[in-house]
Amino acid sequence: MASSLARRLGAPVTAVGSAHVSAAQPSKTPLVPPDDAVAPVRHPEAPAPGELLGSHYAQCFGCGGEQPHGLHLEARAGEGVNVTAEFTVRTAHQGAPGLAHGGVLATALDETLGSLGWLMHVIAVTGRLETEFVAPVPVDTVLHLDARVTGVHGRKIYCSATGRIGGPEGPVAVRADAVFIEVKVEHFLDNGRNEEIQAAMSDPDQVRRARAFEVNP
Ligand SMILES: CCCCCCCCCCCCCCCC(=O)SCCNC(=O)CCNC(=O)[C@H](O)C(C)(C)COP(=O)(O)OP(=O)(O)OC[C@H]1O[C@@H](n2cnc3c(N)ncnc32)[C@H](O)[C@@H]1OP(=O)(O)O
Repeated sequence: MASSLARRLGAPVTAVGSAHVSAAQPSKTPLVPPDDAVAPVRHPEAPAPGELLGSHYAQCFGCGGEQPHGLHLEARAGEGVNVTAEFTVRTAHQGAPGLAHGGVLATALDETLGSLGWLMHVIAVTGRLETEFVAPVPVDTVLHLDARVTGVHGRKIYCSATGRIGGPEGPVAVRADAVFIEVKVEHFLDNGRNEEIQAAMSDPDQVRRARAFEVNP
């Protein structure tokens, strides 16, 4: 049977869906895996340890190479279900004079955590993200990020990240715990704005990247 992405190729996207938008209750999902969570499994075709993961979408604010306003984060595969990344704080990222904005740091953590999906061949979006700002981060600092999956429970992927300054073994300046939720490619096709979806689907590189996630044996 044709893949869902293949079925959608060439078919105009007619509406922005709202399947996931509801009068949701505040999430009660804890940020630590439950006792019956399972260990994450590194996909046999996951990028090799040390390999650059690349951007999942060229216009992504976190990792997109064609996004002029973005963070241009580049993550590398770790040996397990973990990734590392570096993010340099620029003047455009300030909150207070000479210091990084906390929301920008949270985005860097979120993006690093988001790239863990490459290693499991799972598409997942952030459900909950809790950040802790341990120390101020000055402009020009290189933040050394490290993220790992701590457990999987159904579609819920529990993960944590740290951002260190002064080197990969330096003191922790920021950290985060998160729950990502596995979704299918339809999540984006049904909810994204038509203009960008059509452009993405016309880009063979983008389609190849999305297809890489559709087979998850
Ligand atoms: C051509 C195009 C190609 C594109 C190729 C892109 C490829 C790769 C993209 C990667 C991108 C990453 C980029 C960086 C990370 C973001 O920035 S992602 C963007 C920010 N996040 C979002 O926009 C998510 C918005 N929220 C939603 O869409 C929906 O609420 C969700 C998360 C999909 C969940 O909705 P749902 O599928 O209806 O979930 P539901 O069945 O109710 O719940 C399933 C389970 O998850 C739990 N859960 C649901 N919501 C939450 C929540 N918010 N918190 C905690 N737990 C939750 C439920 O309690 C339930 O648990 P169990 O009962 O099974 O124990």
